[in-house]
Formats: sequence, C-alpha cells, structure tokens
Amino acid sequence: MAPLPSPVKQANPMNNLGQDQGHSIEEQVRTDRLHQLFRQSFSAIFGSYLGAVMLCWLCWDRFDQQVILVWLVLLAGSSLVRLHLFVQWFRCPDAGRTPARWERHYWVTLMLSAGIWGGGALAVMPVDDRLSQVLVMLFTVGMSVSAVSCYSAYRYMTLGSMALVLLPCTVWMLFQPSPMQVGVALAVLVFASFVVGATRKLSDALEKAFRLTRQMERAHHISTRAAQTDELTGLMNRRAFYEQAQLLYAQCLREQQPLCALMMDMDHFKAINDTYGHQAGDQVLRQIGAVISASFRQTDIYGRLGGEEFAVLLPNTSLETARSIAEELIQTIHDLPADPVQGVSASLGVASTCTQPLDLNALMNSADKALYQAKASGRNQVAVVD
Ligand SMILES: Nc1nc2c(ncn2[C@@H]2O[C@H](COP(=O)(O)OP(=O)(O)OP(=O)(O)O)[C@@H](O)[C@H]2O)c(=O)[nH]1
Repeated sequence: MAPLPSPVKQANPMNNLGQDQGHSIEEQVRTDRLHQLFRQSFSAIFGSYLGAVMLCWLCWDRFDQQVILVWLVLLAGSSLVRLHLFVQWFRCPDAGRTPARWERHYWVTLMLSAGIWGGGALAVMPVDDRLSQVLVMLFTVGMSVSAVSCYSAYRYMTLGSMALVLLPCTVWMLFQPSPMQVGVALAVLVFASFVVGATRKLSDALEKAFRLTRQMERAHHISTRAAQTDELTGLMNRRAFYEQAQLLYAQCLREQQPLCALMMDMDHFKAINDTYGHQAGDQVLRQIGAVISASFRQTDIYGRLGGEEFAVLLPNTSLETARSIAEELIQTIHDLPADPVQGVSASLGVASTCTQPLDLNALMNSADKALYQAKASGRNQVAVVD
C-alpha cells in the first residue's frame, strides 16, 4: 500500500515500539562524561589565567618582567583557543556533541594550556629568591588541585594537566642545593600522590553514577515498552493504542480536524488456525502487523486490539480518503503471500467524526458496527458509516 499524500506533521514515537534505541550503554556513558567535562570546566579557562595574573602581580618586582609578558600573552592565546572551543560546543546541536568529535580537541587545547602554565611558572621562577619560589610552588599546587574539580570526568586528562602544571617547577626544585627546596619539592610530590588517588576514586565514582543512571533508564524503557507492545506483531497493544487514541482525539478536537477510525478483523481466522496450525496463524498475524506498520503515516496511530483485530486512527483525513486507504489495505492483505496459508483476507469498518460529532468511544463503536456489516455482507470488504 502506497504511503499517504497528506503532509506528515509530527511522528508518533509509539508507532516505533518494536525498534531498539540503538546506542550502547558504553557510548552513552562516554557522551555523559564529555557533557560533564564541558559543564564543569568552563570556569577553569578564566581561573587558570587569573591565577597566573595574580602570581605575576604579587611578584612583579621579583620576576623577569619580559618573561612575565611572554607568559601572559601565550596563556591568553591558549585561553582564547579554549574559549573558542567552548563557544563552538555550546552552539553545537546535541546530535553533534559526540566524543569522537570533541574529545581530541579538548585534550589538545587543555594540554597546550597546562603546558604553557607549567613551563611559564618555571620560566618566571627566580633562582635566588626563596620566597618567590615558594609562592610559585603554592600557585602551581593550587592550579593542579583545581584540575581535579574541573576535569574529574576524565581521569587521564586530570592527571595529564596536573603533571604539566606541577612537574616542571617541582623537578627543578628537587635538584636545587638547599634541603629546604628539596623538602618543598618532596612535600609537593607526596601531596600530589594523594591527589592522584583521589582523582582515580572520583572519576570511577562519576563513571559508575553515569553507568547506573543509563542502565536504569534502559531498564525503564524496556519495561515500559513491554507493557505497551503487542509481543507478536510489535504494534501497540490495546492499552497503549487507547492511550494514544485519547491524545490524538483531543488534538484533532483542538485543531478542528476530522478523525477517521478503521477497525479491521481477519476473516475465518479460526479456520486458518485449524487448517494450518496455530504457528502458521501467528505468522500471518506478524505479516499483517508488518503490512500495517508499512502502510500508514507517522501521524496515524495503529495497534492490535487483541486476537485478530486491529485498529487505525487517521487524523486530518476525509471519509473518502479513509475509504480508499481501507480498500487498498484489504487488497494488500488479500494479495499477501502467506505460504502455506491460502485465502488470507480481512474485513474493515470505517467511521469518521466528519459525518457526525462523536466522542472517541462512539467513533470506535461506530467503526466496529461497520466492521460487522462488512462481515455480514460476505467479508473481504470495507463498510463505511456515511
Ligand atoms: N494463531 C493465533 N490465533 C489467534 C490469536 N488470537 C486469536 N486467535 C484465533 O483467532 C480466531 C478468531 O476466531 P473467531 O472470533 O471465531 O473469528 P474468525 O474465525 O476469524 O471468523 P470471522 O471473524 O467471523 O471471520 C480464534 O480461533 C482464536 O483462537 C493469536 O494470537 N494467534
């Protein structure tokens, strides 16, 4: 049966109950981590620049001012690159925010910025001024610890940025002659080892929380779908059909559009079961489900009401169009190759709110009465309530 000519307004997701969600839990967790990373770390761009400015301001007379300027300019450049990345991210539609597209860019810009921070801190470090050295160490430790709160969704990103900020100055201090300098470096390393442990625990906990949330969503989706789907055909079951029918009826009433109901019942299905067996009967019902799924618009709703009875609702459709759609459906079912089953046919009743004002129940009852007329008139045909 050919798709209908009327424009598709809004797809009814309930018509796709038989289809899976597609994305694996692992993919979803990875995407959640990426979203968390961008949400958490926006302020880090400004924080890291402000940290460097504050350190330079505190030690303006103690540092080489030319080095300060070069450092701040490089840092401003890398911050602008990161800012540009964030602007692109916030402008990007949800579908484009994939780990494959963004993770590498984030890594590169973060490592660049952390490298400039750590290298710059070493470059401004005066060799003969212990107070300045301690201040520089204090700021590098502060910067690297703040990485835990910003990038914890990605453990190795946190550790990488910490190492690039902290290690240049710490390693330099470690090889200085004074025991105090070596002691400071060792203390920083011990402190950093605790931070590394905390980072691991935090990123593991975050990942676990994302995975649990996604698993619960998936379980909820599966159980909801099972409660709404007819297992044999994959169409909506009776309950889901009537829930959606109420919504569609209300929408048509609001928008003053006509609504047509089609009630269909297979002919002599008992004889099919008796002759070819119940499994062959099931197979025919599956085929009918597939024909119905392929025959209607996304704005229509359809379901198996039970046994060998199906129903369809066609919004914004005239009675004449509904009649020709019903006749085409009856013909498609009659021509269905259902080997070994021979002589598959169905009868169909059509009613519409265009002919008389009906509530949903009255509309369905009216289509049901027409169906029995079609049966009484010899089956394999359509009867319409005019
Ligand atoms: N294979 C199969 N048969 C079913 C299923 N549900 C209902 N049936 C059978 O469908 C048959 C319906 O029989 P009837 O209500 O007498 O209707 P009919 O034989 O189709 O006759 P008419 O409707 O009058 O043309 C019964 O034999 C049911 O057992 C199902 O899920 N699978």
